[in-house]
Amino acid sequence: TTLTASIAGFDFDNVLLNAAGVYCQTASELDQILEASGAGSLVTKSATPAERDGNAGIRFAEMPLGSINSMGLPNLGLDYYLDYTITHQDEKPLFLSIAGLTKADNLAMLRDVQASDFNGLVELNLSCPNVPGKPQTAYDFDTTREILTEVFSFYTKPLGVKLPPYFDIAHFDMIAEILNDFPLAFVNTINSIGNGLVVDPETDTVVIAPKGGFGGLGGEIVKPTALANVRALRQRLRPEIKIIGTGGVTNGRDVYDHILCGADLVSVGTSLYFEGPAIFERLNNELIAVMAEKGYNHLEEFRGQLQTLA
Ligand SMILES: CC(C)(C)CCc1c(C(=O)O)[nH]c(=O)[nH]c1=O
Repeated sequence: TTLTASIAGFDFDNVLLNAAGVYCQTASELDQILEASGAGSLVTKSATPAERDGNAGIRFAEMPLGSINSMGLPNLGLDYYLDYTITHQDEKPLFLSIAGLTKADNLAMLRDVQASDFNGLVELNLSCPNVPGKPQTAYDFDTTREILTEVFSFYTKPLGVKLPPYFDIAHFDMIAEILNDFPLAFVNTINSIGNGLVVDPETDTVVIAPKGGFGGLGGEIVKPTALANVRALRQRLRPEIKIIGTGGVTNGRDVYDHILCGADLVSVGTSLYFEGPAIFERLNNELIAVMAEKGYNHLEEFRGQLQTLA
């Protein structure tokens, strides 16, 4: 059984990696993913130009069927993650995530990466906020087109975007129409489901401190939304634009489902947070077991082959 995939000429000997933000803040965490059996790659915590502490107080919580977070982009700064990925990029193809809080920050960071010795893949996090009072960038279609136009006016290395979930068929059409106009290597869908709210039954309070308790949802609870976004974008995007499926992966069947919906790679967030890097070997073994049940030896035999009902 082979579990290979390729994006922008990079060959992955495994389809699994961490989701940006999880287990990827420090070199120590990143090393654990790099060395984990069953992980084909890694992505760094979304970087800003300078180091950030992120939000104060409890900013991550477990809940039934998943997690809620409002971290606030804590990270060690772009140079830290550039240094790490340049040092290790000959061992596996690596993803460097960036999330500027302004368009200017995103463009400045991409100019730095363009000029650097990093030759891996960049994941531009479009869930980053835009102008306060306006929706996040990826929910502002004109702004999304504008930033990608400026990015591709100078950036020539492999680049993809991390997208929040969409919930309206017209929005799938609109974002795909924009993305198809750019030489993207991939899209990673989904980011957490934004602005959920969880109540602690003991205290009748929210469970995280920032933003009055509003935060991004991850884990089992987001799987149907994640699969819908993978499927919808696979059906709409040019085949050259590959898909990283993220959201709701807890077992090998979930990995299989993301691939069945069209994913080339599959990333794991909430479950990795709770189980640690050993999860990758478990997920791969379970994926192989599901494939064996179905008589598949290669991912190409079923990738994107979800059938509809008559
Ligand atoms: C939500 C932002 C802070 C704008 C970006 C970073 C981010 C965070 C975060 O750092 O709070 N959490 C997520 O679940 N997804 C993200 O993309």
